Amino acid sequence: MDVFDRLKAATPADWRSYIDHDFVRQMGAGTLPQTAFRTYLVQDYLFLIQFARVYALATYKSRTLADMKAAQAGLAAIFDEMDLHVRLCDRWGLSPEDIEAAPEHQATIAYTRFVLDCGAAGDLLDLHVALAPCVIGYAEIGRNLAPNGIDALGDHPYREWIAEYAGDAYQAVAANARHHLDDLAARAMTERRFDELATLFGKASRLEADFWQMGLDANR
Ligand SMILES: Cc1ncc(CO)c(N)n1
Repeated sequence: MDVFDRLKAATPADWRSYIDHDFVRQMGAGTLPQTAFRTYLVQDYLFLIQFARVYALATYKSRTLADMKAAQAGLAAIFDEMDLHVRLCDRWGLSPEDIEAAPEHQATIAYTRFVLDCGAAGDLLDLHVALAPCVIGYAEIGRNLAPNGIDALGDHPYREWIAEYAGDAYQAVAANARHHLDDLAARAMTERRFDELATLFGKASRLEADFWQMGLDANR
């Protein structure tokens, strides 16, 4: 079991609340209302802006060049991911400036500032554990929503979103993040510290679930 699997195994209810959230199920079934998806996607863009700051903080908290390079790869992946948001929002007549001007929802503030605080108050391992549900979790969700591969999605209404996270490029980013987390834990984690890290991981997973819920609530 790698560290990521251990963290999931330590917080099964939190993890399920995120990975199997109704938003995810409805997206997979293609029944998710557009309003919910749009609200989510605009907030996710704001989320990613804050996550770019998280990776800058990860660079600052790095003691080795290898850790800095991992942070740089995370930042580059965020910018790639934002191209998806820009493309989809453009079809709805929303420019990046429009999205940036949108007010941040409480769920967005709660999650992003939580992760930033984990990094500010803690060390690089705390920061990467708080990031793990995000970067590695979306790869798992993408795979779950495309069980027979991207081509089998046909004209699925959320094909582009699913293809982004199920695609080779994102899967590789997540696999690298997972290896890096293992490597960091081998250097910085004591067994005594594991429970504390699992608590962080569980909280971050719950905040991810709240983020999906924010999208669903917009449709009520
Ligand atoms: C809320 C959220 N979590 C994780 C990711 C993956 O980067 C994302 N784009 N948004």
